[in-house]
Amino acid sequence: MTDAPIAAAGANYAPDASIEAITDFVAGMLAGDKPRAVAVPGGSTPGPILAALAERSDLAWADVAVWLTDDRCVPTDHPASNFGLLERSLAATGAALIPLEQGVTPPPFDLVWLGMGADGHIASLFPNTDPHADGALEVVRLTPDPLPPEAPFDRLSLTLSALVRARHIMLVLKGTEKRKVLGDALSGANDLPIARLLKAAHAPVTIFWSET
Ligand SMILES: O=C(O)[C@H](O)[C@@H](O)[C@H](O)[C@H](O)COP(=O)(O)O
Repeated sequence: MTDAPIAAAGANYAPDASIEAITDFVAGMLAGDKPRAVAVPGGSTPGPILAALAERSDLAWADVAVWLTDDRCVPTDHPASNFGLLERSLAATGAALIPLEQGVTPPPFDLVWLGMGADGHIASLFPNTDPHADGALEVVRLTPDPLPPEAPFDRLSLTLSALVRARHIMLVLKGTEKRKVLGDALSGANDLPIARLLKAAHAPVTIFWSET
């Protein structure tokens, strides 16, 4: 089911947004015998999903490179570090965990997994950063304004151009407020970063939304 047609190859709400369903979806995207690359977000949502993924012994983790969609500019042992979360969650799998650095060129991802803020930000592309999909850079350093109270730090973020090359995009978000922001982006009623991503993406978009 979609709220409205978008430029992307189509956005669909998954019928089941449970941790198990999301984990199965990601595992399906990473299955196969050739190297895979996935970009995962920070925030409060990924933890349980990453923990469930780490239990998937059926995944050829040695062939998987796990990148971050964004990180906070803090030491990796800082509680707000997304790379620190990644290490704690997936280090034992043997996957290649890639810290985000300016100047690197990310691969075309098999899957980009994004959360979304109530302000329509994705990765660390906050509305004040005015993201565009035609930029040459792949990783940028940004200062969100206003600084999010839960993580008041400068950020490193994949740019829209780096995100939209993905073979598939997955959005995981909760709550009716975010559903409304996403619905407006899908129907063209806002021009927030999420809307710009959806307009520029050519990949299918799978949305896992839950009330809580
Ligand atoms: O580093 C970050 O904070 C994330 O990459 C950010 O973009 C996050 O995905 C959204 O803010 C949603 O966060 P929740 O998962 O907490 O809703």
